[in-house]
Amino acid sequence: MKANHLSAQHCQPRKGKADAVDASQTAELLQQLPGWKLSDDGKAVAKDFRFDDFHHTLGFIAAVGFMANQQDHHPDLEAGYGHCQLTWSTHDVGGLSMNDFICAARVEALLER
Ligand SMILES: C[C@H](O)[C@H](O)[C@H]1CNC2=NC(N)=NC(=O)C2=N1
Repeated sequence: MKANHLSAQHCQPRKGKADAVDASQTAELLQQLPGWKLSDDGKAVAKDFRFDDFHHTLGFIAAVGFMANQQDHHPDLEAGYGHCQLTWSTHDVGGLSMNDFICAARVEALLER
């Protein structure tokens, strides 16, 4: 993995419009994040992860939760027996910030093997 990869970056406090990522930056960043989709309102990015059973789903949620607490940036989660949908958005910005893309990339890195 390249040292300048998104998943090697750390979340930082981001607040207000100055820290928002615009539509063209968003489109570029999403190219680095396979399967991640922009929400209809353009204020969040989401991906649904599939697992064989609830044990694996819960393990994923625990790993994501640990990373989210480390980064102090937290996703919305929607989970069932064999899936977990993660949605990243920055409340303090009222839309997308770099933190959302960093955390999406960090989730992908958790699943690398
Ligand atoms: C003080 C603390 O850094 C902030 O409240 C953080 C915590 N986690 C967060 N998570 C998300 N998704 N958006 C935020 O704006 C946010 N703010």
